[in-house]
Amino acid sequence: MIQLRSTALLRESCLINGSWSTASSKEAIEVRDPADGSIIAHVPSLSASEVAQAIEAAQKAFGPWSQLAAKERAQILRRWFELILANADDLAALMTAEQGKPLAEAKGEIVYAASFIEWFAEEAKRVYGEIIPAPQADKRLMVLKQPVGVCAAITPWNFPAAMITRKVAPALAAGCVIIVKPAEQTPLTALALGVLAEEAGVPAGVLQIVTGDSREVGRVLTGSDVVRKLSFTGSTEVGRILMAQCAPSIKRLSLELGGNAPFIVFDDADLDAAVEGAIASKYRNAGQTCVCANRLYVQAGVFDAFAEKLAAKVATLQVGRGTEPGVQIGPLIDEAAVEKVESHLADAVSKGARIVTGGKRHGLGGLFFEPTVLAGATGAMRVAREETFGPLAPLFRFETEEEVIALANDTEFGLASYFYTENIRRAWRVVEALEYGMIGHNTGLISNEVAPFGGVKQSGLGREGSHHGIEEYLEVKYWCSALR
Ligand SMILES: NC(=O)c1ccc[n+]([C@@H]2O[C@H](COP(=O)([O-])OP(=O)(O)OC[C@H]3O[C@@H](n4cnc5c(N)ncnc54)[C@H](O)[C@@H]3O)[C@@H](O)[C@H]2O)c1
Ligand SMILES: O=C[C@H](O)CS(=O)(=O)O
Repeated sequence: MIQLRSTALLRESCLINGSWSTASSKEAIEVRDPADGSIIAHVPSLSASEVAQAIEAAQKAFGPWSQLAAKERAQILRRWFELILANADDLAALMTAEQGKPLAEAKGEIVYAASFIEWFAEEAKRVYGEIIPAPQADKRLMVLKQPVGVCAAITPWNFPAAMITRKVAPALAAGCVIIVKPAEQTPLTALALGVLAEEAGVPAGVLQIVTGDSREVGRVLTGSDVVRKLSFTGSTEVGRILMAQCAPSIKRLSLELGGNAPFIVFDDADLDAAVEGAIASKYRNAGQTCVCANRLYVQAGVFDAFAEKLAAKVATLQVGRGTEPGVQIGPLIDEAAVEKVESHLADAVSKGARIVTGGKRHGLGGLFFEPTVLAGATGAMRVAREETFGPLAPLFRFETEEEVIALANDTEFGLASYFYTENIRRAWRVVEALEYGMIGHNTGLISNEVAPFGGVKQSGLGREGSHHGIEEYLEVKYWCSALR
């Protein structure tokens, strides 16, 4: 049983047009606790026609919402921000129950998720247009920014709150309305955010949350001409599918996709800082983040010292249920996730890698896996080419700066990357050479609401957060007026 102060936050129904609805078919999806596989809730499996009703409601709600003064939208968003913080303990409890992350991490995510709403409540009041000096004396040229309209968001299970507010906040701030389809594994956090949005004064139809078969819901949202934009966070594989489904209606697209982050430690790095950064980046959310270090490249001169320091720290990480005090590594999300880590591990060892610490399912059983460090990794291994999405840190040895830049860029992904050096000239060379949307220099934690989050190559399109994030939900309109 999830311990909540406000039981109203545990919703087993969808938010459609201001009402909390179940599926007319009564079909439902089980929500399970990854720590022990127990069923903690059921949410509706909506039909295509029920999702279509949400689109109709969104279309009706768009006019009045977009015509509100920006300051009024900002005030409603601000109230939502304040309500989320006031209910952070309950929201974290729901998140840990359905996603498994340690309570401290869940609480941290709630604060992070709320920061996007706080940020875009302010950005709402700064959507400026332009007046352009005309090339002809009798013309006046103006540029307006207007909301895109009805939007859809499809979000992943690994950050059940932040991946939603990072879309909903700029959408509502810009004057758009949005339908959210959370991951089937983690709908409870999304639905609880919907409860608080209603309490904050978000009108019916402005924010709707639907659950159901992902393919069926996705087909309705991507196939509708009324939906003018899709914002998707998830795997590159699904991103390709959704991009193709949006093509016939030429929707605006924001795609936050997969990663394969290099983490580079040069000879002139502060080794203790690099070890701290590697642990923060690699083992956060049990390695289930899109910006986790996926390949750790360590220069030959410090390889042994770094490997020894890292393994010693990793071996002390506490594995267990997220509700237990002191736990740092919770369960993975499902059996497939554990099997992927095991397959990457087996592949690497079969090709010559050596287990320095960890290397197998944890003694707790179920979906718990030992935080692991591998040495002797090479580019021939799956860990070099695929996103592991688990607590497995493969160490690759390199000799020169030129060599490691080429290795780091040798991937179709381009989301996050990290490097440690105390040499500022080397820092400028590395930052300019890495083909990634985001770079951490002497830090393993780079995400916040004020900086542009996003990738290049097959890690996505567009940016979330920062002043860039609201542009994703705005259209540019040019007005040319001839003075007679
Ligand atoms: N770039 C980022 O900001 C970011 C953030 C978090 C996660 N991710 C990526 O997401 C992946 C892990 O998350 P995941 O397992 O939930 O990803 P996923 O792509 O399997 O699922 C993401 C969402 O898409 C839905 N979905 C899946 N197939 C669909 C289909 N055919 N049609 C419509 N919807 C569909 C799922 O129900 C879920 O809501 C990793 O690759 C990770 O790197 C990226
Ligand atoms: O998994 C992807 C998230 O965007 C991670 S972060 O918390 O935003 O860095």
